[in-house]
Amino acid sequence: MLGEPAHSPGIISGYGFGAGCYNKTIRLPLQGHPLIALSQIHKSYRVDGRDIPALNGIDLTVAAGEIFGIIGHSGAGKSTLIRLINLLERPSAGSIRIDGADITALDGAGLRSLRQQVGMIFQHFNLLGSKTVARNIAFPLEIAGQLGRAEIDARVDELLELVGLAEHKHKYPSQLSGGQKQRVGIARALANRPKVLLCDEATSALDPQTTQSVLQLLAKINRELNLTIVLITHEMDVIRSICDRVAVIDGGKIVEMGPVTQVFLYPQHPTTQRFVSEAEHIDETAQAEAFAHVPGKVVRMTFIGETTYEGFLGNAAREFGIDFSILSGRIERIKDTPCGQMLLAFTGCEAALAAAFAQFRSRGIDIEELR
Ligand SMILES: Nc1ncnc2c1ncn2[C@@H]1O[C@H](COP(=O)(O)OP(=O)(O)OP(=O)(O)O)[C@@H](O)[C@H]1O
Repeated sequence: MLGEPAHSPGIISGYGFGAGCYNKTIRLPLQGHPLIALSQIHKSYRVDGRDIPALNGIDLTVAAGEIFGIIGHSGAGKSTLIRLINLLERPSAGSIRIDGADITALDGAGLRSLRQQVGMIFQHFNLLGSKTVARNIAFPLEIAGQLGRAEIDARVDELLELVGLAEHKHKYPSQLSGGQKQRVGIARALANRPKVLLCDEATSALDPQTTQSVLQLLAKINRELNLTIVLITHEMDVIRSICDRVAVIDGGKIVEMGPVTQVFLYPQHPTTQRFVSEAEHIDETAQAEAFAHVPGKVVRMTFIGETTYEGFLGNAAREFGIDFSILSGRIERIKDTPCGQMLLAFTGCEAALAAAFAQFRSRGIDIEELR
């Protein structure tokens, strides 16, 4: 795949967790053909006669139909990166292709056409306060000038239904909640039937419950319209809720990239590990201290998919005559995939433990022996 030179299409290799590293190679189906391809992108801003680098050699491919998340701390380069995809910023070097066509040199009519193909929503919604909800949504259609009044009105009604705002059609933005404003932003961004929706910290100004409802709307739009979505965020929860793949950006570089389940369960780079620890409220040092006195063999077990809900621990205890205690654990869904990670202390004779661990591994459960 373009932009991921270290890996073949859909293959992740060498993922590990913490200091102990698994040598895993997991094959995953690609969702669609490469729709967005950034190759060796550099971007500097000129400030007081000096070039300040913001992005340093970004290679990135987004497949058609996926929700791709970009996460990073403040100043990492997320906004710069996403704004390059619709040329709100232009790269200093490198190429950006959408559906195979290089967009970097576009201007005039080409640029207007690009902006119709690549819709965008913003953290602070950017609605026109003097226009009603319906007129805000109609605005990009009026600018495009391809539809008559009746067609525009019909399209606006369709979009209002899609985002669940039909009864608010004649209200002004000041009469709406934050979540409703963002729904207007989404409807407006979809008006011209774009191929891609860019989301620039789209839920950062919303409370957690509203954030979830807007994220679920984005997931529904992705599913029903097969719309490719690229979002930037500083919150791992946003990535976990709806993204298929994620790139972690730090200091203008991508430091880790892969399917969200992999990145969550086997974070490699220290920046990713910090994001995951914060999201999961894991403090590895505190855990190690707390469990220092616990007898037995301490292991970390990781499971993905339907194994998550199987009674493999009880079965193994009965079959091999071993015992276990759960020290900590989490079972969750990452997007639509059930998965979990647990710290356990096993007691029993060496041979029985080895046989039990072999059985776990044969069922696709990863086991890392920590002590
Ligand atoms: N218009 C600009 N002029 C000069 N420097 C800029 C400009 N925009 C961004 N930068 C600088 O580029 C770097 C990356 O900024 P960017 O806004 O892309 O990061 P970010 O990850 O989106 O951060 P945040 O989450 O705080 O918005 C930062 O050092 C920032 O100061």
